[in-house]
Amino acid sequence: MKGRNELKVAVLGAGTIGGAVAEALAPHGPVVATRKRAEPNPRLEAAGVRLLGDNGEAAGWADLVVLAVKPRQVVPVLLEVGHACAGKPVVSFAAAISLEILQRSAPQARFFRAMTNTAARIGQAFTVFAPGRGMEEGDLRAAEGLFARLGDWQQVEETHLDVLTAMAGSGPAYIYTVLEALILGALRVGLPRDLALQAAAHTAIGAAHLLLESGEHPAELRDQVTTPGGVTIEGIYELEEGRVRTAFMKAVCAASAKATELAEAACLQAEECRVRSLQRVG
Ligand SMILES: NC(=O)C1=CN([C@@H]2O[C@H](COP(=O)(O)OP(=O)(O)OC[C@H]3O[C@@H](n4cnc5c(N)ncnc54)[C@H](OP(=O)(O)O)[C@@H]3O)[C@@H](O)[C@H]2O)C=CC1
Ligand SMILES: O=C(O)[C@@H]1CCC=N1
Repeated sequence: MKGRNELKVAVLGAGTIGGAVAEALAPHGPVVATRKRAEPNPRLEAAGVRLLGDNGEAAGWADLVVLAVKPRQVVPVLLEVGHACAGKPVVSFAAAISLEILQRSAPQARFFRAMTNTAARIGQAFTVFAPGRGMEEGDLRAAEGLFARLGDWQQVEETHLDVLTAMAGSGPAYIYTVLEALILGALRVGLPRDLALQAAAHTAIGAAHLLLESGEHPAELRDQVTTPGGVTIEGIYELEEGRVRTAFMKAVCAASAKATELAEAACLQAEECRVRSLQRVG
């Protein structure tokens, strides 16, 4: 494989995540992208991304293919473009679609299964990935170069990907729920809207940085804020009455269970697609 700067990248499915990936990569090398509806996209075009109407043409042109369609579209798209991905690394960002399904749908390609989040749009995502079978020299470097454009990244065992989808992939939605609630609380007491938003967002950023940089457990850091008989403990007491920690634990468990359910449905769908394509050939 060539170094990342010379790689031609095709993003199949330039929606929320595919569009973010295409925008992040375009300043550093040639990128084409596809969508279902062939409509102009001023934002992607301004970023230097060339839009193509045909997945096969895009994949055939590229050195590295990124798959960012919805999970249900992954198998049909791979059956459509498998031949054009032959001998190439393909990075799939689809939730719940296992390396086994990816590899069975396009056996000639070499797959990475990855999960990122919407902060990829500003290069602040946390991306996790697992490589599949038969990687060639340079594949890992090329994929890591791509993930680095999106933010921090880490290689993990594939068995962790469903729960990481529920935690790091879905995570921004939980954090926004918390931030929105903090803002609403401050509005209720009368803080101006903009000040409430700035205070909530910067407090979250600072708390996350301190957690990573101090190496201390969240419980220790929380204790440092909580003055005996002070202000914070009144807020914490209300949160505990609202069983907030249980609610968040249940959220991650429920989302993780849904990822497993989607994975099972994807196996059935892959088998149906395979049978239909064999019938067409026969
Ligand atoms: N949203 C998120 O926070 C995250 C999502 N993911 C995963 O990323 C994937 C995409 O999700 P998301 O970006 O939210 O979804 P979007 O609906 O925003 O994007 C999907 C894109 O795929 C395009 N598309 C549909 N069918 C085809 C096709 N046959 N060929 C080419 N393009 C096609 C759609 O085109 P059109 O715009 O014309 O409809 C759309 O642009 C999913 O698998 C999801 O699990 C991963 C991490 C986080
Ligand atoms: O909700 C979803 O299915 C996708 C996967 C992670 C974030 N969004």
